[in-house]
Amino acid sequence: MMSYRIIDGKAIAQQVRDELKDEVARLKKQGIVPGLTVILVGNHPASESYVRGKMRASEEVGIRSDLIRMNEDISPQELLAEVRKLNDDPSVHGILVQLPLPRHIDANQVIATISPEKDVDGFTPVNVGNLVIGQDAFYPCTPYGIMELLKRIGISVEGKHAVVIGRSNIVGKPMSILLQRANATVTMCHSRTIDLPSYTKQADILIAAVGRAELITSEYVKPGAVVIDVGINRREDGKLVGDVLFAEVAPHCSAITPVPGGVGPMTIAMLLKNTVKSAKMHHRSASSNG
Ligand SMILES: NC(=O)C1=CN([C@@H]2O[C@H](COP(=O)(O)OP(=O)(O)OC[C@H]3O[C@@H](n4cnc5c(N)ncnc54)[C@H](OP(=O)(O)O)[C@@H]3O)[C@@H](O)[C@H]2O)C=CC1
Ligand SMILES: Nc1nc(=O)c2c([nH]1)NC[C@@H]1CN(c3ccc(C(=O)N[C@@H](CCC(=O)O)C(=O)O)cc3)C=[N+]21
Ligand SMILES: [Mg+2]
Repeated sequence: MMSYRIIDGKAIAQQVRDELKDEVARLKKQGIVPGLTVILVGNHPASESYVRGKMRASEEVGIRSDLIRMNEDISPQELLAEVRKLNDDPSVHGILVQLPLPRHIDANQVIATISPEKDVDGFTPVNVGNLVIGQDAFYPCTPYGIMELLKRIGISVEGKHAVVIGRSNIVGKPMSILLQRANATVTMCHSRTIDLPSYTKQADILIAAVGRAELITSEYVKPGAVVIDVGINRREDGKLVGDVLFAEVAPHCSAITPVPGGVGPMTIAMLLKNTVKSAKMHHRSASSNG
């Protein structure tokens, strides 16, 4: 038992949004209105709720946001045509296709069709490649938000052992790359890892991006570790919980993110940051091209 800090992602995301609000106001004086378009296929309740959160946050900072709804049974060709149309629309700086997509649509093909310059999720092959080789890119919002959280509360990852559980393209994999770029020593764990706690117990910084409610108990955590809980799970009793059994684990940590109010709000804040960055880049290239 030690004293621990609950990392207030909600408050830090608000800080980021306040900064963006000022920046957007300055851009508007130059005639630039950042624009984000979200494509939502179908009407899965969780996706509906995330998309609402993104639109609300955009409006708050002054980003114009549009939602394109498409039917669950739309053809891949129709969706690709919509993406291409947005690629060609100069008033659109960010394109986000909400995942998951229906099974009959190849998500990788859709993502690869998004112009890398408008890929504010950081999911296209060009942005993933630039992330890996250490170039500037749009970084995936969840890992980017986690790095920003750590930075803003003064936790350095340099030289530390970071253990990431989960290797998805949207969270675990890019998380491991950003941590390496910040000079952490990184271990990746996943569903085939034999004896998961033997690895996680060695983590100075533990990132759980699994999608299993309260999997991580105190036996998985080294005393004094920093624990970042990415998971968003609906428990059987209807409660929203993370991948970490918070009440048990928190007293063993030096710092821990709660669910809700931890990583989730930062994900959205970084989406807005990427959209503003895109608007600035488009403006610059538009003016330099005459
Ligand atoms: N807060 C936020 O902003 C966000 C939250 N999320 C949430 O984060 C969680 C993860 O999301 P996402 O990465 O998309 O999920 P995926 O389902 O795509 O990936 C889950 C990963 O966890 C691994 N895994 C599954 N079970 C175990 C286990 N028992 N032990 C160890 N590893 C395991 C899988 O391994 P394998 O590769 O072998 O299958 C996989 O790599 C979800 O709860 C999601 O809702 C997601 C995005 C943003
Ligand atoms: N193209 C694409 N980009 C994404 O970034 C993307 C996606 N698809 N599909 C789904 C996942 C999930 N995701 C979340 C974002 C915010 C919260 C969030 O704000 N959560 C709140 C609580 C939300 C609630 O109460 O349900 C919190 O943790 O405090 C959660 C999850 C983005 N994703
Ligand atoms: Mg997935």
